[in-house]
Parts: sequence; structure tokens; C-alpha cells
Amino acid sequence: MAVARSFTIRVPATSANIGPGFDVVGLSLSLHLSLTVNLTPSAEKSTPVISYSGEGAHEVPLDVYKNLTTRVALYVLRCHGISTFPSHLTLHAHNEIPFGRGLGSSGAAVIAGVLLGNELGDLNLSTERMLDFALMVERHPDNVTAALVGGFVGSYLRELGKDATDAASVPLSEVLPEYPPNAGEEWGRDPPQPPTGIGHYVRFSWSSSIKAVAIIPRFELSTAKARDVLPATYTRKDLVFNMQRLAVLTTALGQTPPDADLIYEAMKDRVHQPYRMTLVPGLREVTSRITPATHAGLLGICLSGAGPTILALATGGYEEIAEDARKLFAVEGVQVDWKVLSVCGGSVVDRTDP
Ligand SMILES: Nc1ncnc2c1ncn2[C@@H]1O[C@H](COP(=O)(O)OP(=O)(O)OP(=O)(O)O)[C@@H](O)[C@H]1O
Ligand SMILES: N[C@@H](CCO)C(=O)O
Repeated sequence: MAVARSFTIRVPATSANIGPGFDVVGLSLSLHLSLTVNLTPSAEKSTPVISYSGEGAHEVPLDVYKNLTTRVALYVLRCHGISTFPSHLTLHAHNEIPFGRGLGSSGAAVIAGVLLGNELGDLNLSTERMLDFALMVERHPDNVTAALVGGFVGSYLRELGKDATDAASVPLSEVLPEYPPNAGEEWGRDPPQPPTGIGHYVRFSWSSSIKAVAIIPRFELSTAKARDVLPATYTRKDLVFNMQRLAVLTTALGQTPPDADLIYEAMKDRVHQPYRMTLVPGLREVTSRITPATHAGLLGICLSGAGPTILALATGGYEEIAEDARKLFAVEGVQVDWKVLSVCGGSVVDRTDP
């Protein structure tokens, strides 16, 4: 019988897009989802026990076949011929990442699940292969890549051949079935294996003088809803507008001292933010009235991920930026919390002997 063991998994929050980098760039931020995992292998069968504290504790399912992290872990295990969780598994999740606010809570839950499956199955997967699994669940690479590898990261999805495209396009319900088979039954169809090498990434430099002020409205906006308002096609003018800015931004945020004139303009966007204004009352006012001219230290300001959080990158003046944003949101009837965050490293698994 396998020996008892315990380990922890720590995954950071992320902010995707940073203005013009829609579905391309992500930044890992110093709020974490932490899992403490204990295994006491035994001949007796038992269902894993999950407990949860922190953000989302009142709404997150504690059933392993419904919880996003454990469903992803089971998907990874099933793809390696392991159809059940080990017996006597307990998991405690402590979460600092608010749900549905544009700070990558779902991406963190998915990465935690991939890392959990990798550990429980002793699979020794490479970072690239873990990314393939994550991309079968969260199909845009910006949050999951930054959550896994950390830092300021750009990524693309490889163009897949027909078979691999079909494999990567199966409905989420097949990747993550919600219910286990009845006692004595098998799962039925094998889970869809991810094609190899779906996502590719590069880490950009990041100036350590820059912090991120997250201004977090007290309402949730699901990523699905915030993607539904986006158009299917764009004009060449708008695409060139974004590409010009993104090319400059990826280098400008690594320079010390950072150039506010360059960065403020380079964080503007015409691909997603304008369409999401209707979903985030106050977005237009906050992003247009808080500028380097009005707020010393501000470099640039944008919607974080799919929103509703607004991310201000700055080298100082954090409280003034956040409080002024709070007042502008209040005019629209939106209450906010704010935090000053650092750009941090990626996910970490800490194995401890019991
Ligand atoms: N730790 C977690 N455990 C289980 N489920 C989670 C966890 N974190 C997030 N989720 C699920 O993900 C949903 C939020 O995902 P969504 O993609 O809408 O927003 P987000 O990831 O917070 O924002 P964004 O993708 O814009 O950064 C939650 O409502 C919940 O269902
Ligand atoms: N790039 C994604 C991030 C949200 O998870 C979006 O803006 O919809």
C-alpha cells in the first residue's frame, strides 16, 4: 500500500488582457488559491472530503464530482488510466481570489486541479503538458498560462490539424462530466486526450517598480457573459490600433523607470473594453478620468480580464488612485474594495513528509 503523504498547492490570481492583449497576455498577482492535501492510503474505499475557506466559500460545491478543481484533477487522472481518487484523501482549499471579478479565479481553480491530478497520479507531467490539460478546460490561454508559470506572460494557441482541432473542441461536459458512474459501473467513454503542444508562451520582463492596484466592484460578472457582448469581427483599423499598442506594451512594462506617457496610451484597447462598458457601470469614467496627468505615479489603467475589476498599474500614489476610482464608481451606485498587489511567481507545489 502507498505511504501517507501530504502536500500543498499554491496558485496565484491573474489579470488577463492588460488593455490591448485580449486573450494573449496575463499577469500573475499576489492573491492565492491554496490547497492542502492529505492522503492516508487505505484498503477501504472512501470519498474524498473537501473543506473550503475564504472567497467563494458560501457558493463553491464541496462534492468532488461538482467542484471545478477536483473535476479537473479527475480528468487528468482518467486520461492516465486512473478512474478514481485515492482513498482517504482530504483537501482543504483556502481562497483569496474573488469569484467572477476578472482576477482569474476559474483559471486558478483549473491550474490547481491539473497540479492536483499530476501529484495524486505521480504523473510527472511537464509544464507544457499541464498547460495542454488546462487548455482543454479554459480555452483562452492568458489566465491559465500566467497562473501556471507566473509573471507577465504572452501566449498563443498553436493552429491544430483537423483531428487535433476536433479533439480540442469537444464539449466541456465530455471533458469534465459532473457525475461519477453508479457503483460497479465504468465511466463509459474514455475522456478526450488533449492534443500535444496546444499552448505556447513567453515571459516578458516586468519592472519591479510597478505595482497593480485592483479596484474590485462588489458584483460578479461571469466571463461567459462578458464574452457574449463581443462582436465576431473587427475592422482592420481597430486590430491595428491594438497590435501597435500591444507590441509597445510588452517591452515598456519591463523598462525601469517605466515611461508613463508610453504605457498609458499603450494600455488602450478597441477589441473588448468598449463593448464591456454596458456591463460595468463606471468603467468609462474611471479609465478616462484617472490619468498620469491627474494622478502622479499612474502608468496605465484597464479592465482586468473580463471585468468588472479595474487594474491600475502604478509606481506610487496607490491610495489616491484607488480612492478616486472608488468615488467615481460610487456615483454609478457601485461599491468597491481595493488592493495593492505585486506581480508574483507562478504555481508552487510543496511536498512535505508527514
Ligand atoms: N476555487 C474555486 N473552486 C471551485 N470553483 C471555482 C473556484 N474559483 C472559481 N470557480 C468557479 O469559476 C467561476 C468564476 O469564473 P469566471 O471565469 O466567470 O470568472 P473569473 O475567473 O473570476 O474571472 P476572469 O476569467 O475574467 O479573470 C466561479 O463562479 C466558480 O463557479
Ligand atoms: N481574455 C479573457 C480573460 C477572461 O478570463 C477575456 O477577456 O474574456
